[in-house]
Amino acid sequence: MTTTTEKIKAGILGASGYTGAEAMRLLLRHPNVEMTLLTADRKAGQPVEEVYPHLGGYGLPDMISVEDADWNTVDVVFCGLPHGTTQEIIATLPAKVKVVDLSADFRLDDPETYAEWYGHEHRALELQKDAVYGLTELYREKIKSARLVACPGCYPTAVLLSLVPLVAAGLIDADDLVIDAKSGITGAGRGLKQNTLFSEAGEGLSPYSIAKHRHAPEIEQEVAKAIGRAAADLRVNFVPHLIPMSRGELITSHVRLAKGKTAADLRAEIAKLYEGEPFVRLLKEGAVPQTQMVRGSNNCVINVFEDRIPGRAIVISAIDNLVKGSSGQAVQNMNLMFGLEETLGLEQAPLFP
Ligand SMILES: NC(=O)C1=CN([C@@H]2O[C@H](COP(=O)(O)OP(=O)(O)OC[C@H]3O[C@@H](n4cnc5c(N)ncnc54)[C@H](OP(=O)(O)O)[C@@H]3O)[C@@H](O)[C@H]2O)C=CC1
Ligand SMILES: CC(=O)N[C@@H](CCC(=O)OP(=O)(O)O)C(=O)O
Repeated sequence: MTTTTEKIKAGILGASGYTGAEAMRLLLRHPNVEMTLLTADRKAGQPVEEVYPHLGGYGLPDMISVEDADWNTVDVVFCGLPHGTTQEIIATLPAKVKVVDLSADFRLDDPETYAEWYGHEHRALELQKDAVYGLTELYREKIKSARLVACPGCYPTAVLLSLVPLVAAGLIDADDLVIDAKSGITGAGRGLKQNTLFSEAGEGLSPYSIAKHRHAPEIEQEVAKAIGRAAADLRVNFVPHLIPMSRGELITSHVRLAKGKTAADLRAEIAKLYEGEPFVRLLKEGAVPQTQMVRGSNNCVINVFEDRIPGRAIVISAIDNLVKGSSGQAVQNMNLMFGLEETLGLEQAPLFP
């Protein structure tokens, strides 16, 4: 634990990736944090300004390889690493170093589900047992005392913030969730992938991983927990789409209302749960959530609309995948883990236009 004069020393593993860059951008404005360690893989050895010119001139350390890291120089590490990599690297860290993981390595409670969706046996089950799911608004108290926080995937973040309060209150049917999700291209990471090239992703809209995306079991796990059911007994319909914009995520969920309930009841529940929350906001009745409302901020905006089909409603939420969907909520969680004001480093308003 730090004092007010002593800064938290933070390491960013995977600093040359998109979430790493966003973590650096946010932490540069954090009054209680100094970045002492930045790692990269192929870009190890490069100064930050070579990898990210927009972050030049801030005095950040050069990127080094994980093998060369001195873990005594950090109190906390943010892991913006590919799936499967974090679990190997952090298993070697001294226990005093706290971990905020942005990858999917520690999100799933059930090792079999993990192996089924990520294609290999989990290699750090001891650590996994103590990991806390990092959806801040729902797990705040547990996060405060956690050593390892597993930040949710970007899609699950926006889905769960909007739907969990409704299933938990019995206002909608957990067995009839139809989730239409759309993400900007940075959601796929900075690694060169053909489908994220401007020439191939621009001016088009592509559904992918239809009914077989690895975020479906993550969503099922958390929805099931909210209603005291086994994840294996619950199935959601989840279809993600790649949108030609750099960042942002929009979720449109089609839901069945519990008998006698209306869209107004759903709005009232969301308003009640998130009253006083710094980053989650129910919009005024009829106002349409848009990615343009949250760009560059840690905010999540939500609204509920009546469907023309009786007994159904439409719930829409929007986040910035690189902020609330990853590095922003990671900083929010780090603040809690170190007993700091939750909003530190995250107060910036959205960027518009
Ligand atoms: N992008 C997003 O919107 C979100 C991403 N996430 C998750 O966060 C994690 C990071 O994502 P993102 O930043 O987009 O990914 P990127 O592909 O942009 O970056 C990956 C980073 O990991 C480094 N790296 C790659 N392989 C290794 C290795 N074997 N050992 C050490 N370092 C390695 C890369 O280094 P180098 O550049 O030198 O190769 C780079 O710094 C992923 O698990 C992702 O799924 C979670 C929520 C949202
Ligand atoms: C557009 C795009 O490709 N998005 C990524 C999700 C990124 C993310 O949040 O998820 P993880 O941390 O679980 O990787 C995908 O669909 O795999």
